[in-house]
Amino acid sequence: MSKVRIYSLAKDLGVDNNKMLEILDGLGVSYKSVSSTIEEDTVDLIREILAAEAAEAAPASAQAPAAPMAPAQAETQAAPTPVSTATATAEREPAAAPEVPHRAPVVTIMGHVDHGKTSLLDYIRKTKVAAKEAGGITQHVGAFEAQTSKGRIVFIDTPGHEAFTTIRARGANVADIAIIVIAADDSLMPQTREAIAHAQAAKVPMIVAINKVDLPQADADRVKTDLTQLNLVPEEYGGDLVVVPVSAKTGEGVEDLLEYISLTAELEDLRADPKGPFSGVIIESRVDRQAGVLATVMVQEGTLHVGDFLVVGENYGKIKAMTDSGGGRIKEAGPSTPVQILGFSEAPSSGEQVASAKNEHAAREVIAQRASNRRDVENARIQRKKTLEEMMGPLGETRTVNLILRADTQGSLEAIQGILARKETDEVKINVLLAGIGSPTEGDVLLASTAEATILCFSVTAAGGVKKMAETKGIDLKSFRIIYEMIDEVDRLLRGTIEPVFEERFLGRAEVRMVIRHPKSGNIAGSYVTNGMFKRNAKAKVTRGKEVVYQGTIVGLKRFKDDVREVQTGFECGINLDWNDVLEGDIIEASEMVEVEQA
Ligand SMILES: Nc1nc2c(ncn2[C@@H]2O[C@H](COP(=O)(O)OP(=O)(O)OP(=O)(O)O)[C@@H](O)[C@H]2O)c(=O)[nH]1
Repeated sequence: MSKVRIYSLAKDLGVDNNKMLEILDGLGVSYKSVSSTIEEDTVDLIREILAAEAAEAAPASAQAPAAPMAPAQAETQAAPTPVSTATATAEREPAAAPEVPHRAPVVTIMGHVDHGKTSLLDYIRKTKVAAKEAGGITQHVGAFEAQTSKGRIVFIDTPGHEAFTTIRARGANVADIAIIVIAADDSLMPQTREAIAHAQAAKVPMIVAINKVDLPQADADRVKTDLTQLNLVPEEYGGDLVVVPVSAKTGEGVEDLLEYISLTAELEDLRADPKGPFSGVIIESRVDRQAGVLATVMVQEGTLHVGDFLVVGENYGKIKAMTDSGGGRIKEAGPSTPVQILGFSEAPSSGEQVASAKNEHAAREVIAQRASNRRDVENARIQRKKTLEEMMGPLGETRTVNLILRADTQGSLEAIQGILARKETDEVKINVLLAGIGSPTEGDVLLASTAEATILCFSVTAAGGVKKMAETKGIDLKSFRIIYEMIDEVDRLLRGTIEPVFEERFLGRAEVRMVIRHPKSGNIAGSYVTNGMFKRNAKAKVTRGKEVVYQGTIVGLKRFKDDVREVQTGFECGINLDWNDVLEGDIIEASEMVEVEQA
């Protein structure tokens, strides 16, 4: 019995992938992604379901007043007669609300040195980029647009994870999909692991391209097996990692790779509004002796026009000219378009955010404000400690301690990871972003800063420059000579992230003696504190007889006309509960939540 891939079936039946997954969910069929395969009898069932839906939809549309047709039915109305995806999309679009349109995916290529990143980009550029118009000079702009049978795909053409992470370190995420290139004759190498760690930290979907499959010594199976050791399980082994064998030399598999990129993009549902406010990111910039500053901007939202004013950091510029990645002059550029801009007076840095301003005056105002904010921060030099919640995410969720491990040998790395694995609990997980042999690198520090990780080194130390960079970025980088001292440090990190336990502590009790009507605050409980004390912002519980009639917060406390923080036993006060139904004779009890020290 033959198996069928979900996306091929969707294409054959003229429905979109999400619809297909919906049906599979309904049938209780498990799958990893749209490229998972399904059994033939499931295919038959799907055909029947679609046919039934189409049959139901047909009379409904004939007698329109009887029942308005649901969009899902409308979508599948044409099924099961095979129609091309393009037709199906064209038919569906008018039905959709005026929603934000799709945009092309932006892809980055990462991997170990010499595994073929540049060759792969070159092959795609050569075969997929339309010939230049006369006079257009192809030059390196940091990104290019490829036209494929599945639509436009934008490639960042500075391969390597340093570029990717430098951009991310500035808070920008340009890439939607990461291609990890692994040479079939070499398999996983240190930079492959790093590239994977960077993509995982950015939460960007990954596709593995096993390159150089044309070589006689190519061993794609070994690469797949090695990947499983990183908990990355290829689809054909039952996991959800898309792995595509390619050759940048012969072009074998490159079409498949492009198809997988489009499929992943479709599932990511990438959208951007060309009519919305503009925002973009600097990909790279350089100073040309004749032209001046040339900056490549990736348009993320909105549309850029020649003549627009742009603000980057504390600089601004007016777009004098704009060229697309093929070197052609253009007047405007929408989302997911890389454009080279002439008009800045200083070269902006990769990863800087770009915004537009209405006119020169507005641009100057924005940068004046930014300069003043920066000075304030510099003057204050406030090293505010982050709250536990800011560091670890909302309370009540499992906490994760992110680590980057560096050690002298593979053996010690494995020993450390073995011990760490046993330290995880339901409350705290340990996430080793990268476990590498040798001294920590600047790339590790960048990764740690974007992923809020701690770098722990065993029997290796960081070079001066790396230490300094860690210091300026506020990254904890520690070296140990004894494994158990390192484990103690991990214990400290784990303890620091165990969720605090709070208990409610009784504060005081008061009787409501009169209700005071306040024009702004509503009804205030004129009360007498009979025991304990009352605090502003404490929790309040109101009882009437035996019944609890209200629970909330003390939003205000007054003594005569003055706002006060606390009122002690034996004093009268006005208690504002932000609740209007308080009555004379009610009893108010105040309490607060206090953190309990844990052993
Ligand atoms: N046989 C074969 N050789 C390839 C293939 N792809 C790349 N190469 C060769 O492998 C070598 C390295 O390729 P590059 O594209 O420079 O690799 P890279 O990953 O960009 O390397 P760096 O930029 O140094 O990190 C070159 O000699 C390429 O010609 C392939 O698919 N098949």
